Amino acid sequence: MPDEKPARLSARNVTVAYGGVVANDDVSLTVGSGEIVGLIGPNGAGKTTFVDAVTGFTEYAGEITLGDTRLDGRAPHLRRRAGLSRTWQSGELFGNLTVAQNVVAALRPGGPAALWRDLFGRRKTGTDELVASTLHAVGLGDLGETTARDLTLGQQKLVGVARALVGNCRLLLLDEPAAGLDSQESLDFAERIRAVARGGPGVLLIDHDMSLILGVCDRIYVMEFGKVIFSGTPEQARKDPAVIAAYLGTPMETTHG
Ligand SMILES: Nc1ncnc2c1ncn2[C@@H]1O[C@H](COP(=O)(O)OP(=O)(O)OP(=O)(O)O)[C@@H](O)[C@H]1O
Repeated sequence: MPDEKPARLSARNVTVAYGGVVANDDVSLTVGSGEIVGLIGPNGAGKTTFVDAVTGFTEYAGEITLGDTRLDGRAPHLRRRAGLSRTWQSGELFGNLTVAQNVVAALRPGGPAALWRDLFGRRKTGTDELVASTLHAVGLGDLGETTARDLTLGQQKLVGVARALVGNCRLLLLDEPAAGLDSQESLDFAERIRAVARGGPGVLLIDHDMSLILGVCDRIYVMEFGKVIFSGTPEQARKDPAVIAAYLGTPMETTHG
């Protein structure tokens, strides 16, 4: 793991337009090192568009920095190299490979030959240790040799987090990571995310599961129609009339997204 101080994400005045639709309208948001920040809002509010802008998958106006590194104009793989990692809603594990091999595959985007060398070659130069420490960080330290398809859904999601974390991760973007989990699995997942954040990287968490968001996040942002309509602590959000009206229509404590 890198020993430099993990970076802070800063997005300033991010605007994304798809034809006539302004999907992000002057969005500003920060995530500090070791902080878990939630991003919530109704369907179509612009959350995924924001993640796409941050990770370089869509064009935008505005300014995005990771620590001191300006990311604007950089391709997605260069942002990944700078320390920005995301998980995907679809999960995308290799079911036939072991948990450890799935993590190695994320570490080496050098094509099948590089992956083959890492999996079966003699010179693994630190890869085993890196993978083991990453799996330990997400609580899967004992499951490295388990075949991915034999895992529970919650464990598979944690492998997805390990794949995003391995190597140089300074900011972790989790896009609906708890989708499909039951409430106990969601609580376990939240515990792991807390432990991961304590290790240094900032976390931006998008989810519709309000118990997860309100329970695990240090701060949250609420979006509606492409704009940020609230930022503050979960406690403040619970009481904010605009948030309640725009996002839920009912008090937050009793509602799941
Ligand atoms: N590639 C695209 N082309 C045109 N319009 C798009 C595109 N992607 C998103 N949009 C539009 O931008 C707006 C924001 O969509 P986005 O997917 O970012 O919202 P979201 O908050 O992530 O929603 P959900 O919670 O359903 O995932 C919506 O009006 C959507 O229809």
